[in-house]
Order: sequence, then C-alpha cells, then structure tokens
Amino acid sequence: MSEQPQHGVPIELRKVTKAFPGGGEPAVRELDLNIPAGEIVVLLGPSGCGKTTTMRMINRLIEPTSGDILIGGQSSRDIDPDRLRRRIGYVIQQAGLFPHMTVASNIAQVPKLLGWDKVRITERVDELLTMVGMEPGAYRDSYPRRLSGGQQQRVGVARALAADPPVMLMDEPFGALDPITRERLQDELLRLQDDLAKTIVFVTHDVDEALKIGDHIAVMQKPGHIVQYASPAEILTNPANDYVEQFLGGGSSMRLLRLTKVGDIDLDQVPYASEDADAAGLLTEIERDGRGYALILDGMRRPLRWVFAAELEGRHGPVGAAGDQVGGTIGHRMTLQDAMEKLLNADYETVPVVGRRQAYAGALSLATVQNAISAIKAREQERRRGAGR
Ligand SMILES: Nc1ncnc2c1ncn2[C@@H]1O[C@H](COP(=O)(O)OP(=O)(O)OP(=O)(O)O)[C@@H](O)[C@H]1O
Repeated sequence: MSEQPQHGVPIELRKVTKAFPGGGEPAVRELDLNIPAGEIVVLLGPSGCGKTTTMRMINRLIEPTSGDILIGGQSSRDIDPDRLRRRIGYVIQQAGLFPHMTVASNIAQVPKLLGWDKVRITERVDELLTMVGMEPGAYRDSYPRRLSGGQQQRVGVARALAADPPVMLMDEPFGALDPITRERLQDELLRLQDDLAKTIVFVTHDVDEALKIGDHIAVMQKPGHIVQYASPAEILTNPANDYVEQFLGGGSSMRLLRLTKVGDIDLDQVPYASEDADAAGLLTEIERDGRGYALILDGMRRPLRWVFAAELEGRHGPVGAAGDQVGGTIGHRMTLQDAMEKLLNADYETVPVVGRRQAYAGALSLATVQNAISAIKAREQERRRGAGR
C-alpha cells in the first residue's frame, strides 16, 4: 500500500465507569480522559488500577457500565463492535499470535476479513514486515514458535497495523521482553510513530517506559481513576501528590537526563568559520570569545576541525586546512545521558552538536550538561517550595 498512512483520530472518555458483576468497587470510576489525535498516551499505574479495563472499553471488548467513549467524535456505542475493532489495532503482551499460522497469515487476518485481494495482501504483508525491521523473504512463511520474543512482538505490531487503523491499543506490549530488546522495540515504535502519527493508548506499569514512550501520561490509582494527566517532564518535575511521587520512586534528575534531548537545552556557542574565512579575523573572534578555539565548518555547515588560537597567530589569508579533525559529534536528538557518555570518551572537552543534515547547531561540554542538571534541580526545588507554601 503506497498511500499515505491514515493518521490518528482523537479519543475521548467521558465519565466512564465499569463495575464488574459482584466485583465490589468499580474497576474504573467516572474516568474522563482526552487523548489527542496522533499522540501516544500511556496509562501508568500498579496492578489492578484499571488500565486494561479502560483500554478494553475503547475497543468494546468490555462494555462500560456508564459513560461514553468518543472515537473520532463518534460514540463507540454507535459503531458496530466488529467494525470498530478493525479500525483499532490491538497489541498485547507475548503478541498473541496464532501458533498454527505463518507470520504472513497472522498479519493478514484483518485484511482477509476486509476482503482484500491476494496481491494486495501479499504486498501489504511484505511492506509491514519491512516496516517493523524483518526481512519479508526470511520471515513471511515462518511459524511464530521459530521467532524470538522480540520478533514475535514485531509481528504483533505489524498485525495490528495491517489495515492501517487510525488507533492502536498496546497493552504491556514489551512487558515480557529482556531489557535490551525492550529498549530497541520502544525506539522502533517511536520511529514508526514519527511517520504514522497514530493515536496510541499504551498500558504499562514501568515508569521508565512510560516516561520514554508517552507524549502524555495518565497516572492511575486504584480504584480506576486518574490522579495526574500530564507530559513526562511535568510529571517528573511536578508530581500531583505523594502517590505519584512514590510511584515514580527516586532518581528523578537522572530520569530527566534520560528524558531530555540535547536539542532541548541551551547549548554552548563557540566561534565558527568556513575554511575560506580570514585567519586573522577568526583569531580576533577567538580572542574576543576567550575560549581559545573555534570550529571550522564545511560548505554545508558540517563540523570539520577545531582550530586553536596558536595555530592562527601571525597567519594571513584563508584558514585553510589548519586545526585538528573533529573527533565526533553529538546529535541533537540524543538524550543528555547518552551525550554524557560521548563527552566522557571524547578527545576534547567540547563536542559539536549537529542538527538536521549533520549541520552545526551548537556545542556541548560536561559543564553545559551540569548546568542543565542544575537548572532541572532548581526547577524541582522551586516546585517543592511552591508545594510547601
Ligand atoms: N472480568 C472481570 N471480572 C471481575 N473483575 C474484574 C474483571 N476484570 C478486571 N477485574 C477487576 O478490575 C480491577 C481492574 O483490573 P484491570 O485488569 O483493569 O487492572 P490493570 O491496571 O490492568 O492491572 P494489571 O496491570 O494487573 O493488568 C481489578 O480489581 C480486577 O480484579
């Protein structure tokens, strides 16, 4: 299918309650939740707080006792459950693939129900396998038991995306995977979501997963209600109450480092010039800056070399090939934590940061990261002072 993917639609839960027969207090209690189109919203909370029940009411695997759920503005009660479920991809822990069917048949389930012809189904299966990072020729005819847990989960995601639904429900999809595979699949989900912009409801009880994956996080508490609904940074720096704070646990500054992208902080600005810049002019600039060095960029503003004041002294004419090759760069999408790792292993204390097309965007040193940490801590202290008033 070469058409544009179908982007997400908003989902709105209005005073949704679910009381199971003989279940005592309701599993979900008068829940209000607005899920914007194209966002990943994470339902985060301990076991039994109503995450799965909330999610399953969205695709009507469970019917609400009261309240209303609007999907793309339409009440889910007015949509035939089978039709509804074909428009909502569903991914669960351990993928839930049919063991007696090949990977291709598993993925093709909904397209078959929708009556697509064979050629279109085959093309779509191959496209989806490629999308989730699996070589179609190698895996199309495999059976699920031959696949690793991570591969099964990839097939689960491919299957959920088969008919290009605007909405995806993901119930602890990576819960059974080892930490490395889990991180990789989280990264790939985020990469896919960059292109697909589905509306995704993602259930987890893993705080780090929620902080990494969610555009917004709904922190839930038993019995079935939301205590805070906010962005990851907001939840970390300004937890609504002791329950949220305890649930997050300690280490919030380290978590912010993991959450914060290099491009989100104030970068250092070092003098820079192109190779044809005048050496004497650049030396003046370096002296004015006081750091003692400058960065030489190529014609597309990509960092080439560091040049030091001493190398320019007494020179006239273009800078040319003076200086030492830049050892490495830091991408603006890298987390501060990963950037710190690079800085600790770098030849120079300052490393250039590059944005789109590897173009120079600023520079980073451990001191800059430390300043960013301080700023985060100051914000947190400010918040605590505010809360203590
Ligand atoms: N079919 C059911 N019949 C009776 N009670 C149920 C049923 N399904 C869920 N519950 C109850 O509803 C509450 C919420 O359950 P739910 O599965 O939604 O929680 P959860 O947050 O997803 O938990 P977990 O992380 O363990 O999956 C629990 O107290 C559970 O026992």
